[in-house]
Amino acid sequence: MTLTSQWDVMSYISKLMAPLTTLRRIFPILWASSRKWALISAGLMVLEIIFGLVMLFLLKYLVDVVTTMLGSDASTDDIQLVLWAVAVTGLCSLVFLAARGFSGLARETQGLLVAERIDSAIHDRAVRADLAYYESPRYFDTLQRARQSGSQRPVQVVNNLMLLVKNTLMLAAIVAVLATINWMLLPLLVMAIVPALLVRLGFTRKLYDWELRRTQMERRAGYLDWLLTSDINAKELRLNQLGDFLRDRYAELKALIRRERLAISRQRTIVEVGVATVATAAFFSALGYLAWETSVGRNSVGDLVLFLLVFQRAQSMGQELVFQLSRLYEDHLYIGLLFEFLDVRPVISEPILPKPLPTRMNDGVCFENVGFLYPGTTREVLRSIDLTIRPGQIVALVGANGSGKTSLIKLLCRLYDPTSGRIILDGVDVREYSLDDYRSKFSVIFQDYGKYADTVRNNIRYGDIHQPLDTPMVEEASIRSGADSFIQSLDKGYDTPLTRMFDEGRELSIGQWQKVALARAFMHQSEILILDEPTSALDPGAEFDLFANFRERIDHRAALVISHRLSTVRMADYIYVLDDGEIREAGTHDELIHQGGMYFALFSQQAYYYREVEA
Ligand SMILES: Nc1ncnc2c1ncn2[C@@H]1O[C@H](COP(=O)(O)OP(=O)(O)OP(=O)(O)O)[C@@H](O)[C@H]1O
Repeated sequence: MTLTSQWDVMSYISKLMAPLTTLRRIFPILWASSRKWALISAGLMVLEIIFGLVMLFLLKYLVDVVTTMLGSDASTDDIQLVLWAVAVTGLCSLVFLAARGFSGLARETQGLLVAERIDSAIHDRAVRADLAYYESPRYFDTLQRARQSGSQRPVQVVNNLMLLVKNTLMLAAIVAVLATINWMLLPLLVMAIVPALLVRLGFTRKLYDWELRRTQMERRAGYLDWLLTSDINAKELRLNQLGDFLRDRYAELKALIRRERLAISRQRTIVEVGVATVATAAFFSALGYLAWETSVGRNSVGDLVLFLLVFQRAQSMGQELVFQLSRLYEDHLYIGLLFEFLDVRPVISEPILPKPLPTRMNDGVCFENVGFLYPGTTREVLRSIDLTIRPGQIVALVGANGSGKTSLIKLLCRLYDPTSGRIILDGVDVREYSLDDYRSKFSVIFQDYGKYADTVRNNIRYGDIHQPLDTPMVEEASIRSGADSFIQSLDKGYDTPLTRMFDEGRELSIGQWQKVALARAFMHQSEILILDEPTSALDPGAEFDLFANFRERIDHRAALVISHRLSTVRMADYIYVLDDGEIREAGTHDELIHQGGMYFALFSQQAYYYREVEA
């Protein structure tokens, strides 16, 4: 054997064994989900197998007894024996049916429990995945495939495996019965089963490969469907008359997916009809052969009756076997996708031996020559950043769109790690602290803050979910953010459900949502508040109120504020001006104005219109 052919054989064997690897990972999940139901399910399946086999042999026994009685005068004992055999077969059939019924119920129960466990594992992975993962199309592809693979699959695999064992045993018994009639029938049985198996396996793989390729197409169609039906873009859709355009794009995509899928199904149907023709030819050849053998006296009429009883049963059992094997193969392929998702490990990881985080920071957080580029990109969005936030200090970050302000915040909260340089807290690289502990030092309001379909109270309490539902901190935080007055005016006050997603939900104005989000940030007693454009939707009065006594509002904690409104920024203790990923200027408001650089130019631009009014 040449080296290549040896390699081919090895890779073929490893492909055949691959479903076993899947099984090795599935059993612990089943066991952990519900031991009781796993055992009940297996027990009932064993009963089903035993009684199925017993029934088959009783059937053969009956035919044998009746055949020997043919032509001879049957005694009362003989008739009693037949009646007993019929009664016992009937009883076995009852037990078999009961076992099959209850085993279906057990499988359903087990299936639901396992599905819950798998869903929980998917959610766990999704929550722990790096932000970088969410920001790439690969994440959505893998997630979609994991979902597509379905949480029911693991149970399905085990059920299929059990059915496979059951049907193999039954088929073996039938083959034994057929062999006793005439061994020449066996090759015909193989002809009726094996081609169907090969065709099924081939098309399962083909469909799977196609489904992988069309994941993004399906996601794009899903996205268009969401655009057409969600409330988020309903206004623009109507005013820009985008509805028909998007609907046509959706229909085109779906038609393309349909055409591709049907092309495979057409191919499969044609081949399967061919295979079924072979199987039917095999059956009738066997029947013809046995009829001939019976007519010349080499087989009995009883043999012919038994053949008619069991050959078609063997054929349908063989078909089931083919179906189960192909399902097992398909499950193995799709479960691979589920495991691909579950195996995603975050890059932002916990240190093995985390350093204790100081309860109160002394020196503050410090960026030291930090550089950063997003994974999968080639352009550094932050370069040589040196920046410090001391305890109790209010720091402002100013810069044009796309200069890197939000990216800097993501690094500060360890949603990403720097690609060069380091961030330290009280002299220790932040990668050495426990991730959750470190992140609990911050409370953040991002530009795209969350709007939860829950009560106002919970929308605020989500800032510190460890607090009890009736904590007075919710009201305190809303007073600080300026949200309290409008919340009090709502019909159900803090218990008003928000968003129109569910019954009785109320929608808020954008500015009101922003006040709620601010309250959420204030809720958490963290040491550093990070506010990314916190007042972009607030009216001037509300903005003025917020910043008039900002230090008291934030309880003398440190804050990093990003704002394009320099009237807001001037209250900061220290200001950094970011330009194209680099810090160009840093200092107090007065120092920067005095310098007459970028900050001065920006400030003068904004002040121009006010001065005009004053003049
Ligand atoms: N997830 C991402 N993957 C790749 N590049 C990104 C990602 N997010 C932002 N960028 C790029 O990083 C650069 C800085 O973006 P960033 O959001 O930090 O700017 P910003 O200063 O906060 O802007 P704005 O004032 O508009 O909010 C931009 O060029 C942007 O295209």
